This record gives sequence, C-alpha cells and structure tokens, in this order.
Amino acid sequence: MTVNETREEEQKRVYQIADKVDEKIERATENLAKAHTETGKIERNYGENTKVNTFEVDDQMETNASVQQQKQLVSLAVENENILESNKLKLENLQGSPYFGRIDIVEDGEEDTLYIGTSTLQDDDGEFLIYDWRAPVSGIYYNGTLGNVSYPTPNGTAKVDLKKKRQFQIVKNEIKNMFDTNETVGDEILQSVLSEYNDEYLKNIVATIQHEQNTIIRDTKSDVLLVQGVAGSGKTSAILQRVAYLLYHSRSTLDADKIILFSPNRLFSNYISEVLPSLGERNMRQVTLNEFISLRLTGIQVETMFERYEKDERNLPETTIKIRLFKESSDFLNKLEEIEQSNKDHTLFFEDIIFEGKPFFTKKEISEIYDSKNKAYSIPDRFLKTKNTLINRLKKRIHDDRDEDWVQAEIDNLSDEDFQQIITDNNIEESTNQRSIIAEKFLRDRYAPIYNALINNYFFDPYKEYLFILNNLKQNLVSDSIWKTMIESIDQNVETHNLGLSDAVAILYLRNFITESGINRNIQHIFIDEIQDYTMAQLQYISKSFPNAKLTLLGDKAQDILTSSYRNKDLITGIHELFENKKVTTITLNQSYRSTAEITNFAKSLLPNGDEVKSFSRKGEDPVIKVFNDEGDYYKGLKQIARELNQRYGTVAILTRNQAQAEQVYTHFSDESLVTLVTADFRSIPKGILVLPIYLAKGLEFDAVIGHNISSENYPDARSRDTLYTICTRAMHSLTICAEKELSPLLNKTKTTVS
Ligand SMILES: Nc1ncnc2c1ncn2[C@@H]1O[C@H](COP(=O)(O)OP(=O)(O)OP(=O)(O)O)[C@@H](O)[C@H]1O
Repeated sequence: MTVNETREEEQKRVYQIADKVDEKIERATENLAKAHTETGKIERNYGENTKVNTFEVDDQMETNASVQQQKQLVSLAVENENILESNKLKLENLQGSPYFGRIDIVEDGEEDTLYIGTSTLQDDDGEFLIYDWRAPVSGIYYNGTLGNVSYPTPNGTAKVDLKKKRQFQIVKNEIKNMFDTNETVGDEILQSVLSEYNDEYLKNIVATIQHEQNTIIRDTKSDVLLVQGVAGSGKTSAILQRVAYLLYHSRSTLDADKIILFSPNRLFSNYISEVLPSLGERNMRQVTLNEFISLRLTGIQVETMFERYEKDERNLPETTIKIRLFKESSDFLNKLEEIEQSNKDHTLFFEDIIFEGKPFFTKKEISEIYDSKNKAYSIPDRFLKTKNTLINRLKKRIHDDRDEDWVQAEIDNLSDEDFQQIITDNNIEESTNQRSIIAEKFLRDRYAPIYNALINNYFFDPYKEYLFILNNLKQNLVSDSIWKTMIESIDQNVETHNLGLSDAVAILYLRNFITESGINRNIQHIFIDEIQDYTMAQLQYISKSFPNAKLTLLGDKAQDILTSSYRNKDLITGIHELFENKKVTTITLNQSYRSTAEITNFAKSLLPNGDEVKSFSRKGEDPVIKVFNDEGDYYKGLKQIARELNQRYGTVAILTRNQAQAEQVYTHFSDESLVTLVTADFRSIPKGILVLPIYLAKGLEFDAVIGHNISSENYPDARSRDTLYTICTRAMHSLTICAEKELSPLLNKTKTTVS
C-alpha cells in the first residue's frame, strides 16, 4: 500500500469511529435524561415519605425503615446518574480527535492492531475500537521500540512483538499528521504541539508522553517517588497524568478524594484545573501549604512563604538564618519529641474548658488528672488517659444532672411533638424510664460543646508547651540571650494571634505527637509540586499526617526562589535521609519542553551545572537584552517593548523580584488598559500584559516574558541566580531582559548581544 492509500484507509477509519462516538453520545444523552427523570421521581417520593406523620408511635418503626430505604434509593439513583454523566464526558472528549496512536503487535502468534485514545471505546459486541491510554498494553506505545517488548498484566508479564507504531494528529476528525516511528513519540508531533500559543489552562499530554515521563506516570511500586526535573520538563504535566493513571489503575479502591496535591499558589490551581476533566476524571483535592497549616491552627494568622520572602528581601540577619535552618530540620522536630518524653515530671500546659461563660473543667483539675496518671506511660498515653477521664466525668455529670430540677423543668416545657420527635430520632423504646433517657439525651445535646472541646483537645495549649520546650532545648547555634529573645518574640506573636511558618509547623507536629490527632489515614496519595520550597520539617509533618499515603515529590533545585537566600541543602540527600525506611525512587528529567531552544540555552547558561539541561529542538528568536541609561529611559523602553510584544503574543508577563517592584512597574503603566497587576489573591490569569512577582508565576508559563530590571544592583550575585533562572524559564516563545544602567553579572556567561 502506498503512503497515500494508507492515509486514506486511516482517514476512513477515523470517520467510522467518529460516527460511532456520535452515536454513543446520542445514546448516552438519552440514558442520562432518563436517569435524571428517574432520580427526580425517587427524590420526590423520598420527600413525601419523610413527611409521614411520626406522631403516632406505632408508625415510627415502619417509617424509619421506609425512610432508610428511600434514602438508599436516592443515593443509588444519584450514583447511577453520575456514572452515566462521566461516561458521556469521556465520549465527548473523544469527539473530533478519537485517538492519537496505533500499535500493531503479534501476541502468541496472533496479529492485532490497537488504537489508543484518552478513553476506551467498545463496539456493541465488545470489540475494542479504542484502548484507553492507561491500559497495560498501551504502555508499549510510550515505552517500547519496535521488536520484542513486554508489558505487565494482572497475570504476569506479557511478551509481544511490536511491529508498528503510528502517531496521529487528528483535528475535527481530519488527520493532520501521521507518522510511523520507532521512538517513544517522535519530534514532529511534539514540535507542533509545543509551538502553540499559551492557553489559560495547562493541557493534557497523553498523545506525546515521553519515555521518562511515562516512568513517573506509571510507577505503582515506590513509597516515595522523587522527581528532580529541570524547568519545563513536564513535572506538573506528569503529576496530572499520573493522577489520571492511578485513578484508572486502582479504580476499585481509589477515588479523587483520596488524593491531595500541594500546589504553590491559587493561580496554579486554576491553571491545572482542566487537565483531569479533559481525560474524563475528577480533579483531586488541592491545597497550598499555607492553607493546610492555617486550617489546622484556627484563629492564628500564619505567615505565608511569600510574606516571609518579601521580609527576607528587606533584612535577613545571620542569627535568624541559623535559627530558621535549625527549625526547618527534621532534627528539630525529633528534638521536640525527645525533650517532651524526657520531662516526665513536667505537667503539660492545659486550658480551662469554658461552658456558658464559666469554667466547666478548670486547668487545675485537668492538670491534677494528668499528674495522677502513671509516669511510666508515654506522654501521648498519659494525655489520652486524661482525656478519657474527662469524658467519663462529663458522662457522669450528665447522668447525675438528669434528675436536677432545671433539667426536669426543661423537659416539662417540651411540646408533645418535640417530645415524640426525640423518641423517634433516638429510637427510644417505650419504658418506665423514658423520661430519664430523654433527660440524658437533652443534657448530651446541651453539653455537646464540652464534648467537642474534649474530643478536639481544646483543653491542651500547644503554644505554651512549645515555648516550654524551646526554653528547655540546649542549643549552641546562637547566644542564650538571642535564643531567649526569639522565644519571647514567639510568645508576643501568639498573644497577637500571629505565627512564623517554621514555628507553626513545629507546633502542629508537637500537638499531633502529644494528642495523637491530626492524622488522616484515608488519603492514599500525596503529590507535592515545587518540592524545593519545602523544608524537611514540613515534609516530616506532612508524611506523619498522612501515614498511608504514597508520596510523589517533584521539583527543581535550580528554581529555589523562596529559600535560596539562606538555604543550601541538597534536597535529594535530605529526602533520602528522611525516608530511609521507605522505598524511595529518584527520577531525573533533563529535557526541557516549554521554551524554544534559544531560550532554554540562554537560561541554562546561568546555571553552574547548566549542561545537564537539554533544550528541545524548537527554533525561535534569540533572547534580547536591553540596557537603559536612566530610569526615565528605562520605563519608556519597557513600555514600548511590552506593547510591541503584545501585538504578537496573547500573554506578555513582566516578571519582577518582589511585589514592591511589580507595583512600581505597574504605576508606570497606569495609562494602559491592557495591563494587569497580578497579586496573590488572583484566581486566574487574564490575557494581555501582566506584571507580577516571580514567586506568583511559579509553575506557570507565558508566550513572552520580560525580566524586569536585571541590573547589577537588583541581581548582584549568585543568591539571585535561581530567581533569574526561574524568570527566564517561564517564557515559551520570547524572552527579553531589561536592565537599568548596568547589567547583572549573572548574565556574563550568556551569549546574546546587549543593546
Ligand atoms: N510530553 C509532552 N508533550 C507535550 N507537551 C509537553 C510534554 N511535556 C511537557 N510539555 C509541555 O511543556 C510545558 C512545561 O511543562 P510543565 O509545566 O509540566 O513542566 P514543569 O517541569 O512543571 O515546569 P516548571 O518546573 O518550569 O514549572 C507545558 O506547556 C507542557 O504542556
């Protein structure tokens, strides 16, 4: 068959499959409409049944059973509707571009041709028209070169002869490109995908996943999967593809609610929000580290990483660095535990439990209970025993108070209907002591806030406990007086409901340790993007909070913007040490995909080990460096460059070192309506000219980037390297560096003409 005939044949098949997809969508729409009507009917029925008169005691049991049954029917109907809706979404995702790959294999002497797309499509007789890209056999498409290859199946490894691998680019059901290849996924299609202009949302990369990325996506063996990947190497893309893969691979036990992604900021959360739905999956839960911490320390304002970075930019004394580095180590958290355990005679710091304005349990009473517990027990055990004693005392109080006059008076005041309702709701059988049982129930409701306070350990004061430990910690990093001043300043901060980031993590860790709370065993996977921003203490805290979760940690040591001013830790070694008892797999990604070869080559020349970074062979214009003589010229030039770029590109980002500089730039653009100053509160990125500090642009990409004032004053030495590198690597197609007066010495090695 000639090339043209082959293409014709393939095109014919695309049309056939497209018709099948349309037909299935039509059917799915009908089924969904039917299911929706059915759910409506059941819901209405349920509404009527719950209104059944519960006043007549004889009817109560029957009503309860019937309500339960109706409830179940409603939830089944809703679940059925959800499944139908998700199937329809998957079919819709196949519309216009039903598949992107084909493999021809010989297995056990039998020839087979398989087409690969974002989800499975079967004929009415069960024949597979499209294989899901996550199916075990589809792994061959991404991994194998032609010849003898294998893939894992539930029954062991299957061996096949891979005869052909074909890639398609199908748009609106027309084949735009078609290649036979021996590689993972050849350059041509990748070239064309990467040349596209920036979109508001990150796209899925199923059609062009590369070999190394595939290893990350399909790993199911590691406890900790650590990825060191250069800028633009597809770490974030790999996370999302991996989530989709895991949801498919473990579909009977895993759902999106059991996966959490720690993301760098809210803009990023929005930016990645479309990938999973485009693959027919629900998004996982997302949280920033600060949200995670703040949620657990209600009423306290915890300093954000960005606020701290801004403060560090202004002033970062040597002693602060020493103390901070210590507090960020896993060693520090272990010391907190050790000191706690070794102070057997110390009474934990407790708080009164206040009820209706008065102490219900005083801290003195709680301390006495704690002190009475056998000191041979561990601190968490003594704490738990104290808590149990308090709960028992509360129960006894409920029992004792039930005959009190005020309680009886409250019951007398109940209407017959309310009285009956309590009986029904609590399944209280008719008996002589019905009134006492109701009194107890009434008291349980009344004292529920106390019970909650006990369950949530509100009677323990982790802040004072932390200060106590710091006071008892022997350190030789700084002088005693500096250490004391540091403790006093935490104390004052707590008084005003403020906390530094590393103290917040330490307090949470300590509280979890003593109260054995704050642990979520349901979460099966934790993903952390931009891992270079995290400290070992934070990682230790997160991993203890989710003991059953596997960790996928992705980052780039060269993009260490937020902590490079004081930290010089080898992250990979640190993580291996922290998780020494777990199976840690490290994968390195050196190929950068985001930027043109010119931009990547320019950016990598900033790095001491830049040779490791491999640029992708996509051609573009050389980065431009512009140096201006004074401030007036500078802003005139900057505005002109931004305007010119904006004529050619959808998004032009002017990236600055910090918020103050972003604001300063923005004031010079106040006459331009197309310019937006992006702040930490933004949820999405508009088109046009954007001005933002680099830390808010973490993980994002723009068509054109302008590095603001990369001068010798603003970027004087190696400590600014990571920031500058990150700025340059946000650019997909165009990079311009602007500087006032003298260019930063960091750019000495770059091979671009300065004008
Ligand atoms: N296999 C691939 N096929 C197509 N596009 C890809 C592939 N891998 C990466 N890309 C594209 O490269 C760009 C960078 O990817 P991504 O943001 O995932 O990289 P990253 O490693 O997280 O980057 P950074 O650390 O710089 O934020 C994105 O536009 C992504 O779509």
